[in-house]
Amino acid sequence: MPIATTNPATGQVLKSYDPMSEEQIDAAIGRADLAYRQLRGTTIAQRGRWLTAAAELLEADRDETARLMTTEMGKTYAAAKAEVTKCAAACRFYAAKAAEFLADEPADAGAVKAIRAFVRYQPIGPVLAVMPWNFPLWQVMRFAAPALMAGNTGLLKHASNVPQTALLLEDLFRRAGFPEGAFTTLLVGSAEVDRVLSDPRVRAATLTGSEGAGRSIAQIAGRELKKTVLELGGSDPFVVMPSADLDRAAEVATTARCQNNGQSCIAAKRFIVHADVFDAFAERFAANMSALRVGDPMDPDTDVGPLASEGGRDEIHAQVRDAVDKGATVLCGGEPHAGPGWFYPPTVVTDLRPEMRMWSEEVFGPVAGLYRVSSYDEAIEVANGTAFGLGSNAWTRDPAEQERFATDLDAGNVFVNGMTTSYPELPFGGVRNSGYGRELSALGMREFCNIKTVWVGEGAASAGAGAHAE
Ligand SMILES: O=CCCC(=O)O
Repeated sequence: MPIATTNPATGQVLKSYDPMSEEQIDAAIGRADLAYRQLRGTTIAQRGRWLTAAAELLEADRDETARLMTTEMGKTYAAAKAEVTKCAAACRFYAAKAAEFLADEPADAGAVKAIRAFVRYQPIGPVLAVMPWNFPLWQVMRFAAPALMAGNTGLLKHASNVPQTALLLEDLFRRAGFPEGAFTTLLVGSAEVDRVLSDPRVRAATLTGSEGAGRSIAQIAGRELKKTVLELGGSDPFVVMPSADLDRAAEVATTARCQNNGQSCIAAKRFIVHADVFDAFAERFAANMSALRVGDPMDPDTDVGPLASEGGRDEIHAQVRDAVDKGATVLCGGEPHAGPGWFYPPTVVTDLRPEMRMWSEEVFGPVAGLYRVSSYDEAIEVANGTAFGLGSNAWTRDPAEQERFATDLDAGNVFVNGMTTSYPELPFGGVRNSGYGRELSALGMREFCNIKTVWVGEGAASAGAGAHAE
């Protein structure tokens, strides 16, 4: 895939880049390593000032940055502006919370025959971040903000279709005051990931992307014995039970499915509805989906912009066609828009069966699968019936059912009566084929720390070798 900006609303290539040479990659890793040695010697307060400056720059340049993202991957301008604001908030969050998250944690010294025992969180070095195009700023920031605050440095291999956003990120951290090399964008193709992650100076990797990309990174990291955090795909269930507020559930279902033009790993994708309320929900949901305006992502009246690539648009249409050919029913949408740009209408498909691709695959666009179930147990069976386990939603006003969903949904996140969303304050990640490890919160920051146990005895005369040897 060429490293280039192609406007998904028009199909026009706007800017292309040559990939970096081997020498340039090597020099960038060298700078990241040098910057790590420098950064780990700085105080949390100093790094917090730099990250706060990054937040201020993001806020000052919000509209321009948002326009660039919309041009590169097609999200609506309104959504892009919200993404910039969310990134600034994450910077402020980690600038404020890092001292608490990285503070030494005392342990029970007596229980381990020490006079003092504690856990210390220390940085580990340059971390490779392989990131996707769907939230081109946010996905990077939720790694970079905690990593830089912890004293690590970042090497970004961004998706090839968002090179300008990738370069903007490097420039942002430099302008904010971080040392040269603290955050570097590598303009390289996927083939170079092996070389970068195999370099002994690179200590770990984080990836948000497809299951295939996750397997490939995990293989390299396994060979090199390096830590990874993987946030992969999802086919999030959205379960609606008879006691749910149907109007609200249908409204949130529409937003949850079509946010970011349907291209979010935590978008609700499979709508699993109890038979008692199926028809009432389906009618509301299809009406809401049909009412969304598809068009120019820069137009403030647009709800759904183009898919990010022609291949992405063709893939979701192939998934819909496969279902229809095998007997599914389309309640709305289902045909790509003619004309330039990669637009696809909000679509609802029902009468799905296990032999259809939509049953088990992630659908990365504004296409919803609607499933009828006749009991709580069947809802859980269908909800947990894919290999994924990222986000999940349950709609019920019954407190006992809310508790059961929280336990029974096999996912990294369960949102009851609301839309799955990532927050800096809450851990984010998946189980099963949706990956492992957590981003955000204190847990996300500590993923790339040396969680060091420190045990201090009284000294040779009183503690003795025997005590230590136990
Ligand atoms: O694509 C997945 C991430 C979505 C988010 O963090 O809001």
